[in-house]
Amino acid sequence: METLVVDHPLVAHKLTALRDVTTDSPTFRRLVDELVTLLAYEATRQVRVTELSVRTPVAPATGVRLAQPYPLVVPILRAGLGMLEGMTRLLPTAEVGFLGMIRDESTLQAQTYATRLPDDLSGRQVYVLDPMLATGGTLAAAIRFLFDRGADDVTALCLLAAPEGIAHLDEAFAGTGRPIRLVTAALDERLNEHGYIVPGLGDAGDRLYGVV
Ligand SMILES: O=P(O)(O)OC[C@H]1O[C@H](OP(=O)(O)OP(=O)(O)O)[C@H](O)[C@@H]1O
Ligand SMILES: O=c1cc[nH]c(=O)[nH]1
Ligand SMILES: [Mg+2]
Repeated sequence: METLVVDHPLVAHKLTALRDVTTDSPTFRRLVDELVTLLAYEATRQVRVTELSVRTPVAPATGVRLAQPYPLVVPILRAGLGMLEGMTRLLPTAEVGFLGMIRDESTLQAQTYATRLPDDLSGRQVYVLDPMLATGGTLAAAIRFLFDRGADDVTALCLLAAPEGIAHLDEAFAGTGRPIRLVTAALDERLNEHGYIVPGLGDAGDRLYGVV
């Protein structure tokens, strides 16, 4: 899987504040919103465009615009929702689908509790949003939903990724002939015995939505 770790001082600065246990939820939400916009700039380098001609106040000009069908953005509830505004600020015409998934903390298996996706995703570029790539179970299941609907160009945007999660996605989709890309703000050390990313930032959904 093509993986891009965005190496930028602004990303590093915001990520450090995000990790800090003393950062409150309103600040945490703002930082997630700012970080996803920085990641989205890199993640959309391959977004499809088409040529068109316009007239400037001075002369005719040729240019490009986003190709249709417009991309689909899929936040994975809950934590992925914190990334949605920042992504659609850069892609205002994107369609938005939703997946609600929760990891059973005893088995670390992802369960799906909400699905609102177009039935046919053939030919669509899809951007999946989830701040955390830990075991990879959630993202692997989400990407499988998308592939099953015909998506053939999937980019996952995360804030933190664990090596175990990257390895899981690699083996889950190797040889499928449908490449997936990962864009993340940092590659962390490992998972602890509870499946949490170390050093990580805790439970992203809880930190976003003030769950104490
Ligand atoms: O890579 P994995 O091991 O699957 O773990 C990553 C998932 O865990 C967290 O979600 P959680 O299940 O805590 O639900 P939430 O987003 O509602 O907090 C996080 O938001 C990811 O979705
Ligand atoms: O560290 C982790 C691992 C899974 N999910 C989270 O929200 N945080
Ligand atoms: Mg989640």
